[in-house]
Amino acid sequence: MIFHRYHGLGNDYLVCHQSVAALLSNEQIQRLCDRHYGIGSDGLLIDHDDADIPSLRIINPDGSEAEKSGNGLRIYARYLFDIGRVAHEPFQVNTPGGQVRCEVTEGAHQVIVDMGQAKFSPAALPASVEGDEALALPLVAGGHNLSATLVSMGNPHCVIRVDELDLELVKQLGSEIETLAIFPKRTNVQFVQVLDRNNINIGIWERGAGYTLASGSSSCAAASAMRKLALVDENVTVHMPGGKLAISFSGDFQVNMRGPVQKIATITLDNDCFWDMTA
Ligand SMILES: N[C@H](CCC[C@H](N)C(=O)O)C(=O)O
Repeated sequence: MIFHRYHGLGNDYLVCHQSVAALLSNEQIQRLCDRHYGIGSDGLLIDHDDADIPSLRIINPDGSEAEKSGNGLRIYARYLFDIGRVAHEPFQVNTPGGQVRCEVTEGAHQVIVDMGQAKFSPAALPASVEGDEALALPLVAGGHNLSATLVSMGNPHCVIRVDELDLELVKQLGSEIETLAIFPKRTNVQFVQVLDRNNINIGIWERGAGYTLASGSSSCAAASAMRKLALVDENVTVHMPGGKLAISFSGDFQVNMRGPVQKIATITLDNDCFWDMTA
């Protein structure tokens, strides 16, 4: 079985064709993503090419399925370019969280994705919170009093503004916030420090993946939340431990994301990887 390993700012994914994924149980996909017993990855991207528009499924390392992934979409777009399915023209990709427009720029190391519209209705995440918006939702986690802005990019995000970003606090509180009862499908979590009207610094705890070095949909959600709070302008650079993404807004919170993708390896998996797993 062939897997293609890419990363976007250190948020790494394995890509495979649907015919390969069909041979794997959910437990085997989790094993694939394990950094000691498998290849290691922040998730698996499954290429469904049986429709006239390329379709992407995103499986988190815990086996859960995500509606959208920003770094995953940039990686998938580059994968389609590498296998010759697309060139430099813009093209549509279907995800469970909606159809998006992708473009692989000259040199193939930068990819642009129109990530769709940021939505602020708690029901869009979903979150069991009253009202049409939750822009300053009081939350308590680990004894800390927090204020959250809820955003959907097709996948759910709980964005928490802080004066000073502390990545250890992200790792300490992320799991508790991810699994709060108000999030029936759990949530991605971002802690955000606004540096100025065109730069924010974020720490990320991903639903189903934990702490990651970068996240495209998290970058879009965090920038959208800060724009909704009138704290940033229409062009925002999102700084993360793995690097930075360029986010820009048009219309009613239509979000555009531009950032790098690198291919790491093409890997042939040995079936012995699953030898110790029950049949
Ligand atoms: N774990 C996320 C999906 C991947 C998001 C992240 N890797 C990105 O680049 O957007 C979720 O369950 O919604």
